[in-house]
Amino acid sequence: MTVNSGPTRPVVLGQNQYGKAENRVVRITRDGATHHIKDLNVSVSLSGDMDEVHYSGSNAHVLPTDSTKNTVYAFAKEHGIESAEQFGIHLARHFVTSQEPIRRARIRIEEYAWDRIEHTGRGAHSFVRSGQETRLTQITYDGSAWEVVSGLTDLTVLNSTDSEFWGFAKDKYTTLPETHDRILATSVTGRWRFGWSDDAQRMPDWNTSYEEAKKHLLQAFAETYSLSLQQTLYQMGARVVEHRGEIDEVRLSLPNKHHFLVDLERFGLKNDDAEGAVYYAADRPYGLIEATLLREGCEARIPVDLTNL
Ligand SMILES: O=c1[nH]c(=O)c2[nH]c(=O)[nH]c2[nH]1
Repeated sequence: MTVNSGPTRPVVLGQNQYGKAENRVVRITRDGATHHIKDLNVSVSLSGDMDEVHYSGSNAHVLPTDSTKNTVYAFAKEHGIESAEQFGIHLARHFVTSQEPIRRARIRIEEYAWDRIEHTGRGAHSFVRSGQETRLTQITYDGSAWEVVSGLTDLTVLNSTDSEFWGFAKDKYTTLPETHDRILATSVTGRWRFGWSDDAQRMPDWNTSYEEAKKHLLQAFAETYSLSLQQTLYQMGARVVEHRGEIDEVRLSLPNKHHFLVDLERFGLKNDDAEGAVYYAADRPYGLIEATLLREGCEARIPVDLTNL
Protein backbone atom coordinates (compact mmCIF):
# COMPACT_ATOMS: atom_id res chain seq x y z
CA MET A 1 0.00 0.00 0.00
CA THR A 2 1.35 3.41 -0.87
CA VAL A 3 0.80 6.11 1.71
CA ASN A 4 0.74 9.44 -0.06
CA SER A 5 1.60 11.90 2.68
CA GLY A 6 4.35 14.38 3.38
CA PRO A 7 4.91 18.06 2.84
CA THR A 8 5.23 18.11 -0.96
CA ARG A 9 2.56 16.71 -3.19
CA PRO A 10 2.24 16.93 -6.92
CA VAL A 11 -1.53 17.19 -6.62
CA VAL A 12 -3.19 19.25 -3.92
CA LEU A 13 -6.66 18.62 -2.54
CA GLY A 14 -9.18 21.32 -3.34
CA GLN A 15 -12.71 21.96 -2.07
CA ASN A 16 -14.26 18.83 -0.63
CA GLN A 17 -17.38 17.85 1.24
CA TYR A 18 -19.10 14.64 2.19
CA GLY A 19 -22.25 13.37 3.80
CA LYS A 20 -25.35 11.27 3.24
CA ALA A 21 -27.57 12.50 0.44
CA GLU A 22 -31.34 12.09 0.15
CA ASN A 23 -32.35 10.68 3.49
CA ARG A 24 -36.08 10.17 3.08
CA VAL A 25 -37.77 10.78 6.41
CA VAL A 26 -41.49 10.69 7.09
CA ARG A 27 -42.84 11.62 10.50
CA ILE A 28 -46.43 11.00 11.57
CA THR A 29 -47.78 12.74 14.63
CA ARG A 30 -51.06 11.74 16.17
CA ASP A 31 -53.56 14.11 17.62
CA GLY A 32 -56.21 11.54 18.64
CA ALA A 33 -57.67 10.19 15.43
CA THR A 34 -56.23 13.12 13.46
CA HIS A 35 -52.79 12.42 12.08
CA HIS A 36 -50.25 14.89 10.68
CA ILE A 37 -47.52 14.07 8.20
CA LYS A 38 -44.11 15.58 7.42
CA ASP A 39 -42.29 14.15 4.42
CA LEU A 40 -38.73 15.28 3.80
CA ASN A 41 -35.73 14.43 1.68
CA VAL A 42 -32.66 15.54 3.67
CA SER A 43 -29.11 15.77 2.31
CA VAL A 44 -26.21 16.34 4.67
CA SER A 45 -22.91 17.75 3.43
CA LEU A 46 -20.00 18.31 5.82
CA SER A 47 -16.59 19.88 5.35
CA GLY A 48 -13.62 20.87 7.47
CA ASP A 49 -10.30 19.32 8.36
CA MET A 50 -10.52 16.39 5.99
CA ASP A 51 -7.12 16.48 4.27
CA GLU A 52 -5.82 13.27 5.85
CA VAL A 53 -8.61 11.00 4.77
CA HIS A 54 -7.98 12.05 1.17
CA TYR A 55 -4.18 11.96 1.33
CA SER A 56 -3.48 8.97 3.55
CA GLY A 57 -6.80 7.29 4.14
CA SER A 58 -6.82 8.03 7.87
CA ASN A 59 -10.46 8.15 8.91
CA ALA A 60 -9.84 9.70 12.32
CA HIS A 61 -11.71 12.90 11.41
CA VAL A 62 -14.46 11.22 9.43
CA LEU A 63 -17.83 10.88 11.10
CA PRO A 64 -19.34 8.18 8.88
CA THR A 65 -22.04 9.23 6.46
CA ASP A 66 -24.01 6.40 8.00
CA SER A 67 -23.95 8.24 11.34
CA THR A 68 -25.20 11.41 9.66
CA LYS A 69 -28.11 9.41 8.25
CA ASN A 70 -28.91 8.01 11.69
CA THR A 71 -28.80 11.51 13.15
CA VAL A 72 -31.44 12.70 10.69
CA TYR A 73 -33.84 9.96 11.81
CA ALA A 74 -33.02 10.30 15.51
CA PHE A 75 -33.53 14.08 15.39
CA ALA A 76 -36.85 13.65 13.60
CA LYS A 77 -37.96 11.40 16.45
CA GLU A 78 -36.46 13.36 19.34
CA HIS A 79 -37.07 16.95 18.25
CA GLY A 80 -39.87 16.65 15.70
CA ILE A 81 -40.05 18.58 12.44
CA GLU A 82 -41.61 21.96 13.04
CA SER A 83 -40.38 23.26 9.70
CA ALA A 84 -37.75 22.14 7.21
CA GLU A 85 -35.68 25.20 8.15
CA GLN A 86 -35.82 24.56 11.89
CA PHE A 87 -34.92 20.91 11.37
CA GLY A 88 -31.98 21.82 9.12
CA ILE A 89 -30.70 24.39 11.62
CA HIS A 90 -30.79 21.79 14.36
CA LEU A 91 -28.83 19.29 12.28
CA ALA A 92 -26.25 21.80 11.06
CA ARG A 93 -25.60 23.07 14.58
CA HIS A 94 -25.20 19.52 15.85
CA PHE A 95 -22.58 18.47 13.30
CA VAL A 96 -20.47 21.62 13.62
CA THR A 97 -20.56 21.79 17.40
CA SER A 98 -20.14 18.07 18.17
CA GLN A 99 -17.23 17.13 15.85
CA GLU A 100 -14.14 19.30 16.12
CA PRO A 101 -12.83 18.63 12.57
CA ILE A 102 -16.18 19.54 11.01
CA ARG A 103 -16.17 23.30 10.40
CA ARG A 104 -19.12 23.66 8.09
CA ALA A 105 -22.40 21.86 7.55
CA ARG A 106 -24.79 22.31 4.69
CA ILE A 107 -28.21 20.73 4.98
CA ARG A 108 -30.48 20.63 1.96
CA ILE A 109 -34.10 19.66 2.39
CA GLU A 110 -36.91 19.05 -0.05
CA GLU A 111 -40.37 18.83 1.46
CA TYR A 112 -43.24 17.01 -0.23
CA ALA A 113 -46.72 18.22 0.63
CA TRP A 114 -49.67 16.00 1.39
CA ASP A 115 -53.32 17.06 1.45
CA ARG A 116 -55.95 15.36 3.51
CA ILE A 117 -58.43 13.17 1.65
CA GLU A 118 -61.87 14.48 2.51
CA HIS A 119 -64.16 11.57 3.29
CA THR A 120 -67.01 10.54 5.56
CA GLY A 121 -65.30 7.48 7.09
CA ARG A 122 -63.50 7.11 10.39
CA GLY A 123 -60.46 9.17 11.42
CA ALA A 124 -58.26 11.68 9.61
CA HIS A 125 -55.29 9.63 8.54
CA SER A 126 -55.66 9.52 4.74
CA PHE A 127 -53.57 11.75 2.52
CA VAL A 128 -53.07 12.44 -1.15
CA ARG A 129 -49.74 13.78 -2.32
CA SER A 130 -50.26 17.38 -3.34
CA GLY A 131 -49.52 17.91 -7.00
CA GLN A 132 -48.19 21.43 -6.48
CA GLU A 133 -44.70 22.64 -5.77
CA THR A 134 -41.85 21.12 -3.80
CA ARG A 135 -40.67 23.27 -0.89
CA LEU A 136 -36.91 23.59 -0.55
CA THR A 137 -34.42 24.87 1.95
CA GLN A 138 -30.67 24.98 2.36
CA ILE A 139 -29.03 25.71 5.70
CA THR A 140 -25.33 26.48 5.94
CA TYR A 141 -23.51 26.95 9.24
CA ASP A 142 -19.81 27.51 9.82
CA GLY A 143 -19.84 27.78 13.59
CA SER A 144 -20.63 31.49 13.65
CA ALA A 145 -22.81 32.60 10.73
CA TRP A 146 -25.94 31.04 9.36
CA GLU A 147 -27.20 31.24 5.82
CA VAL A 148 -30.76 30.14 5.15
CA VAL A 149 -31.96 29.99 1.56
CA SER A 150 -35.45 28.61 1.04
CA GLY A 151 -37.67 28.36 -1.99
CA LEU A 152 -39.70 26.12 -4.21
CA THR A 153 -39.72 24.39 -7.54
CA ASP A 154 -42.36 23.10 -9.98
CA LEU A 155 -45.01 25.68 -9.14
CA THR A 156 -46.82 25.74 -12.49
CA VAL A 157 -49.01 28.74 -13.28
CA LEU A 158 -50.85 30.06 -16.33
CA ASN A 159 -52.60 33.28 -17.31
CA SER A 160 -54.94 32.74 -20.26
CA THR A 161 -54.90 36.45 -21.15
CA ASP A 162 -53.45 39.82 -20.02
CA SER A 163 -50.12 38.98 -21.61
CA GLU A 164 -48.60 40.70 -24.63
CA PHE A 165 -45.19 40.55 -26.32
CA TRP A 166 -44.36 43.17 -28.95
CA GLY A 167 -41.95 45.99 -29.72
CA PHE A 168 -38.96 43.63 -29.39
CA ALA A 169 -35.66 44.00 -31.24
CA LYS A 170 -35.61 42.40 -34.68
CA ASP A 171 -32.87 41.05 -36.91
CA LYS A 172 -32.83 39.08 -40.15
CA TYR A 173 -33.62 35.86 -38.23
CA THR A 174 -36.67 37.22 -36.43
CA THR A 175 -39.92 35.51 -37.43
CA LEU A 176 -41.89 35.79 -34.17
CA PRO A 177 -45.12 37.72 -34.75
CA GLU A 178 -45.95 40.46 -32.27
CA THR A 179 -48.85 39.57 -30.03
CA HIS A 180 -51.27 41.61 -27.95
CA ASP A 181 -52.97 38.63 -26.35
CA ARG A 182 -51.24 35.39 -25.50
CA ILE A 183 -51.12 32.68 -22.88
CA LEU A 184 -48.39 33.24 -20.28
CA ALA A 185 -47.38 30.07 -18.47
CA THR A 186 -44.37 29.08 -16.42
CA SER A 187 -43.14 26.65 -13.84
CA VAL A 188 -41.64 28.70 -11.04
CA THR A 189 -38.31 27.75 -9.50
CA GLY A 190 -37.38 30.27 -6.84
CA ARG A 191 -34.99 30.74 -3.96
CA TRP A 192 -35.02 33.40 -1.30
CA ARG A 193 -32.31 34.25 1.19
CA PHE A 194 -33.13 35.31 4.72
CA GLY A 195 -31.42 38.20 6.47
CA TRP A 196 -31.24 36.08 9.65
CA SER A 197 -27.63 35.05 10.19
CA ASP A 198 -26.95 34.48 13.85
CA ASP A 199 -28.59 32.86 16.81
CA ALA A 200 -28.99 36.09 18.74
CA GLN A 201 -31.25 37.65 16.13
CA ARG A 202 -34.94 36.83 16.29
CA MET A 203 -35.59 33.86 14.06
CA PRO A 204 -38.29 34.19 11.39
CA ASP A 205 -41.42 32.06 11.58
CA TRP A 206 -40.32 29.76 8.76
CA ASN A 207 -43.70 28.24 7.89
CA THR A 208 -45.55 31.56 7.78
CA SER A 209 -42.73 33.05 5.77
CA TYR A 210 -42.93 30.24 3.22
CA GLU A 211 -46.70 30.43 2.82
CA GLU A 212 -46.59 34.22 2.49
CA ALA A 213 -43.71 34.22 -0.02
CA LYS A 214 -45.55 31.69 -2.16
CA LYS A 215 -48.78 33.69 -1.90
CA HIS A 216 -47.02 36.88 -3.04
CA LEU A 217 -45.41 35.09 -5.99
CA LEU A 218 -48.79 33.75 -7.10
CA GLN A 219 -50.67 36.99 -6.57
CA ALA A 220 -48.06 39.02 -8.45
CA PHE A 221 -48.21 36.54 -11.32
CA ALA A 222 -52.00 36.82 -11.44
CA GLU A 223 -52.20 40.59 -10.97
CA THR A 224 -49.49 41.73 -13.37
CA TYR A 225 -50.69 42.76 -16.81
CA SER A 226 -47.65 41.40 -18.59
CA LEU A 227 -45.71 42.91 -21.47
CA SER A 228 -43.00 40.26 -21.04
CA LEU A 229 -42.17 37.38 -18.74
CA GLN A 230 -39.19 39.47 -17.59
CA GLN A 231 -41.58 42.16 -16.32
CA THR A 232 -43.75 39.55 -14.58
CA LEU A 233 -40.65 38.02 -12.98
CA TYR A 234 -39.60 41.39 -11.59
CA GLN A 235 -43.06 41.99 -10.13
CA MET A 236 -43.11 38.54 -8.53
CA GLY A 237 -39.70 38.81 -6.88
CA ALA A 238 -40.05 42.46 -5.93
CA ARG A 239 -43.34 41.77 -4.23
CA VAL A 240 -41.74 39.15 -1.98
CA VAL A 241 -38.90 41.50 -0.99
CA GLU A 242 -41.33 44.39 -0.40
CA HIS A 243 -43.75 42.39 1.75
CA ARG A 244 -41.40 40.10 3.63
CA GLY A 245 -38.89 41.99 5.72
CA GLU A 246 -37.05 38.78 6.65
CA ILE A 247 -36.13 38.13 2.99
CA ASP A 248 -33.28 40.14 1.43
CA GLU A 249 -32.79 38.40 -1.90
CA VAL A 250 -34.97 36.44 -4.32
CA ARG A 251 -33.80 34.57 -7.39
CA LEU A 252 -36.33 33.29 -9.90
CA SER A 253 -35.90 30.95 -12.83
CA LEU A 254 -38.92 30.99 -15.12
CA PRO A 255 -39.20 28.83 -18.22
CA ASN A 256 -41.58 30.38 -20.72
CA LYS A 257 -43.98 27.51 -21.35
CA HIS A 258 -45.00 28.50 -24.85
CA HIS A 259 -48.53 27.92 -26.08
CA PHE A 260 -48.89 28.32 -29.83
CA LEU A 261 -52.24 28.82 -31.58
CA VAL A 262 -52.68 25.86 -33.92
CA ASP A 263 -53.18 26.70 -37.59
CA LEU A 264 -56.48 24.98 -38.41
CA GLU A 265 -57.23 26.91 -41.58
CA ARG A 266 -56.31 23.83 -43.62
CA PHE A 267 -59.44 22.25 -42.17
CA GLY A 268 -61.58 25.31 -42.81
CA LEU A 269 -61.57 26.19 -39.11
CA LYS A 270 -60.97 29.69 -37.83
CA ASN A 271 -58.97 29.25 -34.61
CA ASP A 272 -59.61 32.35 -32.52
CA ASP A 273 -61.04 33.43 -29.18
CA ALA A 274 -64.63 33.70 -30.35
CA GLU A 275 -65.49 30.01 -29.96
CA GLY A 276 -62.55 28.91 -27.82
CA ALA A 277 -58.99 28.88 -29.13
CA VAL A 278 -56.88 25.72 -29.41
CA TYR A 279 -53.17 25.82 -28.56
CA TYR A 280 -50.24 23.51 -28.94
CA ALA A 281 -48.40 23.36 -25.59
CA ALA A 282 -44.77 23.00 -26.59
CA ASP A 283 -42.38 21.54 -24.02
CA ARG A 284 -39.13 22.49 -25.75
CA PRO A 285 -37.29 24.56 -26.64
CA TYR A 286 -38.42 27.13 -24.13
CA GLY A 287 -37.36 30.65 -23.25
CA LEU A 288 -35.66 30.72 -19.86
CA ILE A 289 -35.96 33.99 -17.97
CA GLU A 290 -33.91 34.36 -14.78
CA ALA A 291 -33.07 37.21 -12.43
CA THR A 292 -32.18 38.18 -8.88
CA LEU A 293 -34.15 40.79 -6.96
CA LEU A 294 -32.34 42.39 -4.07
CA ARG A 295 -33.29 44.56 -1.17
CA GLU A 296 -31.46 47.85 -1.69
CA GLY A 297 -28.01 47.70 -0.07
CA CYS A 298 -27.95 43.89 0.22
CA GLU A 299 -25.42 41.61 -1.40
CA ALA A 300 -26.35 38.98 -4.03
CA ARG A 301 -25.36 35.60 -2.65
CA ILE A 302 -27.75 33.11 -4.21
CA PRO A 303 -25.90 31.32 -7.04
CA VAL A 304 -26.84 32.41 -10.54
CA ASP A 305 -27.38 28.82 -11.61
CA LEU A 306 -30.05 27.37 -9.33
CA THR A 307 -29.29 23.86 -10.54
CA ASN A 308 -26.11 24.19 -8.46
CA LEU A 309 -28.09 24.77 -5.30
O1 LIG B 1 -41.92 37.27 -22.38
C1 LIG B 1 -41.11 37.01 -23.29
N1 LIG B 1 -39.84 37.41 -23.19
C2 LIG B 1 -38.89 37.16 -24.14
O2 LIG B 1 -37.70 37.55 -24.01
C3 LIG B 1 -39.32 36.44 -25.26
N2 LIG B 1 -38.69 36.00 -26.39
C4 LIG B 1 -39.58 35.34 -27.14
O3 LIG B 1 -39.35 34.76 -28.23
N3 LIG B 1 -40.81 35.33 -26.52
C5 LIG B 1 -40.66 36.01 -25.36
N4 LIG B 1 -41.53 36.32 -24.37
